[in-house]
Amino acid sequence: MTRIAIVGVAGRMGRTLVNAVQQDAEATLAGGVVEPGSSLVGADIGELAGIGKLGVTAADSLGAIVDDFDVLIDFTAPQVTLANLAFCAEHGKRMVIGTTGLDDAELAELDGYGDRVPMVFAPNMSVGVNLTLKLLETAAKALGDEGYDIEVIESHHRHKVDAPSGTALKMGEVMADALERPLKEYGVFERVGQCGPRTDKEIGFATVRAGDIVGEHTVMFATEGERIEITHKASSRMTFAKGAVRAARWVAGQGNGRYAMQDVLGLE
Ligand SMILES: NC(=O)C1=CN([C@@H]2O[C@H](COP(=O)(O)OP(=O)(O)OC[C@H]3O[C@@H](n4cnc5c(N)ncnc54)[C@H](OP(=O)(O)O)[C@@H]3O)[C@@H](O)[C@H]2O)C=CC1
Ligand SMILES: O=C(O)C1=N[C@H](C(=O)O)C[C@H](O)C1
Repeated sequence: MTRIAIVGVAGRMGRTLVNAVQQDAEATLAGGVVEPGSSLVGADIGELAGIGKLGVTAADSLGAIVDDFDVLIDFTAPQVTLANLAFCAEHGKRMVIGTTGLDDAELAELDGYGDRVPMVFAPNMSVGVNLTLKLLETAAKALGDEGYDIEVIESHHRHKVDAPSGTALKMGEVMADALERPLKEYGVFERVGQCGPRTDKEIGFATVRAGDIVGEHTVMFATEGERIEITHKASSRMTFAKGAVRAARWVAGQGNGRYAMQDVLGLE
């Protein structure tokens, strides 16, 4: 039985994760943490998640539940996640990290914990997106140097704070690696005004933020006369949460290292 704690337990993903852990026969909900000072400290995390009392209350720090859990699932914000990694390194805990929007310095800091913490870090925990990444690698290799323009379009709910989505960036990276076109050089993240025509090798990104869209990603390979589109649409956050719980069970048996969902799913 994997003892799982969830940080950010009152958030959109936090509440969905409570549901997902409860539904998993090989995992147990060992604790939940909300922001220090939150009015929700002490609330039953089952009630927060809308599934009734579970007898587990929201703590205001990881220190308060340190002896209760083995794996921490964190879908919060970059600086919160890094602070939690430091805690897990110090206390011999494992982590599943779904937080997106880390900048280069924050990613380097996260990487630095790879030799001290067994962690799964992935911008999208759904099986479908991770399979899509393999499809994109294949499509980019076949089409990218044959005159097909590559564009990534992502849509999310109006509350999302980072752009492009972590998933869109990961899709871009996978194709950039397959084509040996570094994303820092070939990624185009903004087109406005007299920006000139498209260059052949750029990988373009476009972002939509609207309403309650859970998460949609389309990659377009377009040339004169035809267009291929590979699309993934998430219609429920449960797809991410179930993936995260699967990752937590998997990482419970791993040594130190930074792993991806591809490792968890055996897709590498
Ligand atoms: N990898 C994946 O599959 C997925 C990744 N994500 C990513 O997960 C992250 C969270 O998304 P979402 O759930 O929609 O966002 P929310 O804003 O709904 O949730 C984040 C939660 O973290 C809490 N929080 C902030 N600081 C702390 C702290 N110091 N200690 C404890 N809790 C804290 C917030 O509390 P408060 O509201 O009080 O500030 C909030 O409840 C984003 O980066 C998103 O992109 C989302 C879906 C899937
Ligand atoms: O913030 C979200 O909601 C999501 N974030 C992730 C991302 O940035 O890719 C994954 C998913 O699409 C939902």
